[in-house]
Amino acid sequence: MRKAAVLVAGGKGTRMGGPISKQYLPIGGKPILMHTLEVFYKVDPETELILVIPELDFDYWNELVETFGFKILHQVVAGGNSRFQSVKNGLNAITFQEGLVAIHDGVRPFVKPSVIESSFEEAERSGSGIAVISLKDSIRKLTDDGKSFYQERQYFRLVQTPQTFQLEKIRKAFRVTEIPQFTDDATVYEHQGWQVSLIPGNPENIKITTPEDMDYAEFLLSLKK
Ligand SMILES: Nc1ccn([C@@H]2O[C@H](COP(=O)(O)OP(=O)(O)OP(=O)(O)O)[C@@H](O)[C@H]2O)c(=O)n1
Ligand SMILES: C[C@](O)(CO)[C@H](O)COP(=O)(O)O
Repeated sequence: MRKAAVLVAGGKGTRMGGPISKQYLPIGGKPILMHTLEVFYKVDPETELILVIPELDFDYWNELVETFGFKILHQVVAGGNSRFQSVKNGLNAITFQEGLVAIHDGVRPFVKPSVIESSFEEAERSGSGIAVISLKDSIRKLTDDGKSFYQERQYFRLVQTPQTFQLEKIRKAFRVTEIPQFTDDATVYEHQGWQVSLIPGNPENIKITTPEDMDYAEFLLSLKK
């Protein structure tokens, strides 16, 4: 079955701050996005790679590709005003109609190859494969009147990417008007009335979001060497 990966990196990285958007910041001396593209390429070099970035960054990205001698073939697509719009643009750019697509945050370079593989396997079997991890801490639910209540943490999961789907189904799911609940791709899929399938993610697959994540990312990278 044909496979694609849409790596979304169309955001501005406001929580990270700084003059350069976080997806281009170096870890181990190389932009975060190049690490993420490499993981997907290594899992299967035949995967069609779609990189979604802001249109204004196209020239900058081309410069980075040249500077770093980055050779992995990928298609660059313009992002939208929200993650939903960026994913939709990425899905529309895939050159085939039938197959599987992994949707992944470009700023999650530490996804394990085995997680990508099992997300594709589960999506082929059941329609979707969503990477999640269980909680290690206790959790409490807050109410508007300032109280908080115990929650049974075994019934909760933290949701990561990749979120992998049968291409025809996820394209259909994205042909809707965006609503605030669409914080990821699983919610868009289940808006159609379809149940998502969960697969175990890897805890170090962090979404690089704030400045302290950069130090942790350097540490995680040092463990891989
Ligand atoms: N319009 C957008 C917004 C976000 N993303 C991508 O979605 C992923 C997860 O979003 P987040 O970590 O929130 O990134 P930013 O939106 O860039 O960060 P912030 O919210 O701090 O501005 C990132 O890879 C981000 O680039 C995107 O492709 N298009
Ligand atoms: C898609 C996601 O990474 C799953 O955890 C998350 O929902 C993205 O949230 P953000 O607020 O756009 O970073």
